[in-house]
Amino acid sequence: MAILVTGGAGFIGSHTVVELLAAGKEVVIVDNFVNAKPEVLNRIRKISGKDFKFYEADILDRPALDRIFEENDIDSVIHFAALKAVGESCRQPLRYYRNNIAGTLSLCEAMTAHNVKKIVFSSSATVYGMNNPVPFVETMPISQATNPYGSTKVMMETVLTDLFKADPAWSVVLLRYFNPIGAHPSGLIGEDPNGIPNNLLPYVAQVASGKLPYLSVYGDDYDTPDGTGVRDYIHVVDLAKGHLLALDKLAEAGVNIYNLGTGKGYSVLDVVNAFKKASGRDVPYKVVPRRPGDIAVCYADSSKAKHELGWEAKFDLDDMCRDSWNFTKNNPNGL
Ligand SMILES: NC(=O)c1ccc[n+]([C@@H]2O[C@H](COP(=O)([O-])OP(=O)(O)OC[C@H]3O[C@@H](n4cnc5c(N)ncnc54)[C@H](O)[C@@H]3O)[C@@H](O)[C@H]2O)c1
Ligand SMILES: CC(=O)N[C@H]1[C@@H](OP(=O)(O)OP(=O)(O)OC[C@H]2O[C@@H](n3ccc(=O)[nH]c3=O)[C@H](O)[C@@H]2O)O[C@H](CO)[C@@H](O)[C@@H]1O
Repeated sequence: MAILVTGGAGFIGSHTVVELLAAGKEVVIVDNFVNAKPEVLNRIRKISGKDFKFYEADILDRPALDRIFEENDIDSVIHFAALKAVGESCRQPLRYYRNNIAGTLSLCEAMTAHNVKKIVFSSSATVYGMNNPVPFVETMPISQATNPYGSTKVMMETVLTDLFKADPAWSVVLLRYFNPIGAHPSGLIGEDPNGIPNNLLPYVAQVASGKLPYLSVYGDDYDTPDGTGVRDYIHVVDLAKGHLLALDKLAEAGVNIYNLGTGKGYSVLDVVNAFKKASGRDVPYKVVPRRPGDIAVCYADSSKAKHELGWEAKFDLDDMCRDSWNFTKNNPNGL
């Protein structure tokens, strides 16, 4: 029996495929390379010493999905494929709603047609919105997000939950990721954004490597110890391992939601300092006004994942910066 990984060539997907292969699972990847490069597939093979099946296809292409389900004995799906840039989603809302929502509907329809009813879904801490107190707990109300990307996550969680309500044979695990960073310790795969990065870590890495002149710190007047935004950064390998444990949870029908974070918050300046230490490079920065839509503090209560999945993050911020720098150094021009 195989696991279908949508978006398996992406940042989190590629690290998860490495863990799946290491655990002896059979893997089928579908990705259209809208935000990934084909070279990542060679890198996964190199790290794991194992092979997998790959389909270059869009999950909106229903006949292509049908072919994948027909040609493989798929038992469950891990669904990463989505567009994820917040700013871009504000400029191109229709593209985001079509890709993320219609893509998920197309996938779920194909799964239903082929009687595959087990899915692990990539959600985000963004569903907690602006009004819940930290730490975020799975039982908190999810709310209207502040941007179209976030709205697609709220909607996709709703779609999957309604699917179970209508047909209790479905097993759905919603994983709410906090801020995934870092890279595989081999330095062969990591975060490889196109163009100028939006997120903090890849931006800092490009400043340290000299590709970008300085970091803009979005506000130092938040109600936090040093005034800069605080986030729960989590090593992508820890996150990837969470998916393996989530697969076990699919054995029972239902909808289960888990936060995947470390439960610790680090400020932008904490990250800058940790990255300087890891890289031995300077990371010049300038404080600029707050970024619209940002919240002051975001971190997880991950005790549910610990108790029910036996999952806990093992890597700390220094490990994350070390591995992120290792990847950047080894791949100065990306993959
Ligand atoms: N990285 C984060 O900070 C973060 C945080 C919370 C949630 N998530 C979610 O986790 C998932 C994976 O994120 P990531 O950081 O690995 O992003 P990524 O962009 O690196 O990976 C997504 C992959 O999906 C593919 N893809 C997108 N649309 C597709 C489509 N229609 N058909 C086929 N393939 C398609 C892309 O080519 C890419 O390889 C996404 O759903 C994202 O929203 C990410
Ligand atoms: C409002 C917003 O965009 N939220 C998205 C962002 O989270 P989030 O904003 O937490 O993640 P980022 O990496 O973009 O930012 C982390 C922290 O660094 C600061 N920062 C970031 C970049 C920079 O150049 N300078 C700087 O100071 C931010 O203000 C924030 O305090 O990315 C996540 C992962 O893709 C998404 O799930 C979130 O929906």
